[in-house]
Amino acid sequence: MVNLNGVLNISNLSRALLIRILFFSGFFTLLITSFQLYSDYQRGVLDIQREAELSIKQTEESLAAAVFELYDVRVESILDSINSFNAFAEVTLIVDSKLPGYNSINYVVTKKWSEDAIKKEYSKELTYKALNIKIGKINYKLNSSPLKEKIFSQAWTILLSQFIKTIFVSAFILHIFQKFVIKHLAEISTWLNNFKPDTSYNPKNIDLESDSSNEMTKLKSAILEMGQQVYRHTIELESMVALRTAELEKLAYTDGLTGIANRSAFFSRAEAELRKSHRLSYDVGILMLDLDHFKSINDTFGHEAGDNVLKLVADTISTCLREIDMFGRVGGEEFAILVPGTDKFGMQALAERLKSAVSNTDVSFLDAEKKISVSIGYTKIYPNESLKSALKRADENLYSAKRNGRNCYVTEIDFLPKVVNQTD
Ligand SMILES: Nc1nc2c(ncn2[C@@H]2O[C@H](COP(=O)(O)OP(=O)(O)OP(=O)(O)O)[C@@H](O)[C@H]2O)c(=O)[nH]1
Repeated sequence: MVNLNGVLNISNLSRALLIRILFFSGFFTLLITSFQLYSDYQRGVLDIQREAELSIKQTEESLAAAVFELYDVRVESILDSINSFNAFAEVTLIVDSKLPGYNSINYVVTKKWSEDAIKKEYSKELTYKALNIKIGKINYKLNSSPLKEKIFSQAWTILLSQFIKTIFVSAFILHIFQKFVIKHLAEISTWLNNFKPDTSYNPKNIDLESDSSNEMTKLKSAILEMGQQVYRHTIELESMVALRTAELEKLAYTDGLTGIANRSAFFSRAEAELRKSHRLSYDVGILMLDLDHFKSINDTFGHEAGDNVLKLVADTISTCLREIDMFGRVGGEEFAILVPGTDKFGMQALAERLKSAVSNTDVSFLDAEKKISVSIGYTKIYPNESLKSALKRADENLYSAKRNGRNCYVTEIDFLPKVVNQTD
């Protein structure tokens, strides 16, 4: 059955199809109807002509006799009787001028009965057969009005029936098109619109009919397969990008030699921690460490040995720290530690722990007798103080420690005594 709802509520594609069907159907209907009506018209003209010839044949002898006998009233009456035959629009009788009694002048009688005449003029010789005398000729035009009426009513019938047929055929084609094409295209379009290659791939939202030889089912399967591949590749790509990003981030933020945070990573993390400490009002200390006489290690044992010492020291320091402490290599043989949630006692204890841990580090791979040490400068970061300003103070303390003979730690007098320990 034709689904009228579907036909009336049509998609753009269906509308385009409908317009084309109506246009082509209308065009060909008009063309075929015109041919048909033209040939019917030609046949109709022949029929009228035959009827006219027959009518003339029936009256020919009596008309010839009336003309020959100069019986004008009878001539007129016979010509009028010809009017009873529908075929004629106009009849003209032309009597031969040589006929006795007509005095070398053509005697012409024209009878006009209808305006609707076929343009062509027909002619018929008039002979008085009883005496075998040529009387003249009858010229006549055929009456087209009955034929026109017939052709017009025929045209209306054909056009109306073709129009109704076109409407039903179009509705039926649209219904089929809607059911077998549009419905599936709409489904595919909705599915593709909802398809997010990185988050959702839902094959159940596409209805795969059992007939797998159907082109639409094949198209849907191909789209689902393509969607699955795109989804899989997107997920793979995203996890690969995440992995690479993590690796790159690690490379960007990690010191290649020691594996701890590099200078920029240390400063950005320390700044963030400092903002947090200002907001939540907890104490933070900062500590700077510098290896003592490191140049001599490089010079004596080589750069590679120096690298190993740096790695060893970084590992040693890491073992002395809490998870929340931030440790970074901020220069060649210089390290910094941001210590959240601490006080002057905690800082001093940490400095002491670091100093002794480094000096107890086994560097026998350099020389059995060789010992290493660090100088430490530390300070408290005051509320709303910048990292730069606190670092400057810690650095000054570090250089004080260097000046004080190294292998020691220094902080300000009001945080602790200027020089709190010195082993040399
Ligand atoms: N092996 C190695 N050496 C480095 C690295 N970065 C810096 N250095 C060296 O560390 C040395 C630092 O020397 P100085 O600044 O004179 O300091 P120092 O010899 O430790 O003397 P003080 O700090 O005064 O005790 C230089 O020789 C640098 O070449 C590194 O990544 N690897």
